[in-house]
Amino acid sequence: MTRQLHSDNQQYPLQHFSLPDAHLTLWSNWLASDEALRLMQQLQQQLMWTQDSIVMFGKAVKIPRYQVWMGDAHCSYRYSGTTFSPQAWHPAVQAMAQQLSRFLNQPFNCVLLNLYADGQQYMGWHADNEPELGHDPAIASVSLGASRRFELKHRSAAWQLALDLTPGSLLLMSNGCQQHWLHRLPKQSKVDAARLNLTFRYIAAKA
Ligand SMILES: O=C(O)CCC(=O)C(=O)O
Ligand SMILES: [Fe+2]
Repeated sequence: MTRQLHSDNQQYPLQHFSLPDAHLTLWSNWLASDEALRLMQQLQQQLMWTQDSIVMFGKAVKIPRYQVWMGDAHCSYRYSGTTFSPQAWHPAVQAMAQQLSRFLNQPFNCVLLNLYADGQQYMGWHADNEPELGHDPAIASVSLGASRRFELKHRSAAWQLALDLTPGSLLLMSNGCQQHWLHRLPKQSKVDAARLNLTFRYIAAKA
């Protein structure tokens, strides 16, 4: 189903998925393809990508992708036993955060960037429900590079959904998505090109 929003973003066709206990909205062409390509090359080259380790069963294990955690200075982020301090904003990423805040009419002040070198790299089932993100976070996900499948499944019922995230697309996960659903980026062994994804989030400053 394709609908228009009523704000200043009428030129962007979108798909709205009303799931049980969650909303998903997908703008397949949020960025023009030349802009998506330019950003992909720029960010791949200019950021300090690291293959972090997390602690699993008492052992440090390398995650199957490269990451950068970026945002306002107070936006530390704790997951799987490790606290990540943010890298300073890259100007192009900060500009995208501001553009998204205006477009979606909500604040974003930090972002997790993931770089998947090829289809062997992936992210397992999880929800972005860390306490610092607040009760029902809206997460905005921008994809660049190779198209990859993105899957969601309900935590307690048999509902599942798969989407293709194409370069330049924007996916907004909201209204219960992190509380009631899990998502993942599965391996796709036939994909041999890199994909870069940015998930924009908001962390309130401590009073
Ligand atoms: O790469 C993706 O599309 C998923 C990223 C994700 O789920 C996350 O950063 O929490
Ligand atoms: Fe996620």
